[in-house]
Amino acid sequence: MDHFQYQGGKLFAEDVSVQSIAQEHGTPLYIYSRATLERHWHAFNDAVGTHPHLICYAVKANSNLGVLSVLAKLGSGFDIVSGGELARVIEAGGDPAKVVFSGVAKKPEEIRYALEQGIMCFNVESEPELQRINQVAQDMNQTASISLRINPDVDAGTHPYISTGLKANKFGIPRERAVAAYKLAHSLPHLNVVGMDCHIGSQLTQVQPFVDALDRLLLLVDELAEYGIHISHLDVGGGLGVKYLNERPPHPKEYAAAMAERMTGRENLKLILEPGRAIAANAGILVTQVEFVKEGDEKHFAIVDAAMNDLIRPALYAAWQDIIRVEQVTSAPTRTYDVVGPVCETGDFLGKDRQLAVAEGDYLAVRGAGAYGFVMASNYNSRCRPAEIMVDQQRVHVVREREKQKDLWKGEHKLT
Ligand SMILES: Cc1ncc(COP(=O)(O)O)c(C=O)c1O
Ligand SMILES: N[C@@H](CCCC[NH3+])C(=O)O
Repeated sequence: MDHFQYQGGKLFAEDVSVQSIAQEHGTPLYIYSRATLERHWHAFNDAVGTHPHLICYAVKANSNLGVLSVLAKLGSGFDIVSGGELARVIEAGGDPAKVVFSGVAKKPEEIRYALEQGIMCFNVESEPELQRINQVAQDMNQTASISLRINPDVDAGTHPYISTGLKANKFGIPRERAVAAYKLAHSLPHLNVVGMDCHIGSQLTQVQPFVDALDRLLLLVDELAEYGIHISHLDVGGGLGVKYLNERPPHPKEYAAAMAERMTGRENLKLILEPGRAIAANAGILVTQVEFVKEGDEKHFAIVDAAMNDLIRPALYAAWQDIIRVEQVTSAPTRTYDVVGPVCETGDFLGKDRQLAVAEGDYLAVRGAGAYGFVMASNYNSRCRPAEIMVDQQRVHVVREREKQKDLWKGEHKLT
């Protein structure tokens, strides 16, 4: 069930009218639904069934403390890519022992911090990184648990900027070097080899590339066993897509069940999934208000108060996200609009060629904005970043206050 639905012609977030939230908290404004986040997380967790597993939500998709705390309460694990994300997980009440640390360039101080906090595992992306983690662990008189990110060289069939599992991508260790890298890891005295991972890309709309990647990893797991290297978990990364327009991604249940099925008979191999977008994207909207309706010779523009600095996906990937009216009924005529923001860039748009009926002052909502929305926001044009709200049934929580102008130069110094 969708928790952003019209009731009596008004868009609701769970049990609260979106317009009432916008009027109270101003726009642009991100609104998330707790029930949706929970439903999506359970869809993954339940579908894996009885096979030993852990859902490690990819924090980068939406790292707001409100979001992380909701998932932490469900017992979620977390996939992080920086010391900052680990600090957020801990602050939100997440368990460091359920954290996997991904990313191609972890700094020594980040490795140290993660070891101090007792994370579950480092997802290592290169041989030099193995040496670095071994060195930090040695300095701390500890052992670090590691997994190697293997690049399975499968085509995820997604946008080139977010495809990560091809040889040409910077991520992971090529399959041909995998055995040697595992042998190296095994020989380093301050490393404990526990896992294998991959992540082939984001916004995938088919199960098959995931299955292919998993099969390739399983072959490698068996090969390693012949060398006496035994892996206790397999982490297949994230990447399951969502419906923005007419994509038909598999349901998380179908995806997770397919993964679990391939693991049949391997009960000693824990399955880890790192979904980000599939949990957060459709749990959030970005609400914006129409400032002006501008009639051009060739185009009509709906100029709104949200911009590329608030939601960069349309500008960066030409991503399409649905834009809908918050109040369905209007006397304004329906026209084809480019929905654009106030930033001084031609690329500053939220949507192009949209059939909309809009008038000054109307509220619009951009759907699918819960993932890679606020987290990618910037202060470009010295715009304050939006507030974030979490709706929980009829309760409205401000999970991040709107930035104030004085926040804009926090940490800056003028010369006298
Ligand atoms: C290692 C890793 N895990 C998980 C994710 C989450 O991906 P998604 O939001 O597509 O599920 C990403 C981002 O693509 C990633 O790089
Ligand atoms: N930020 C991207 C996805 C990148 C995934 C991160 N590894 C998006 O908005 O679609």
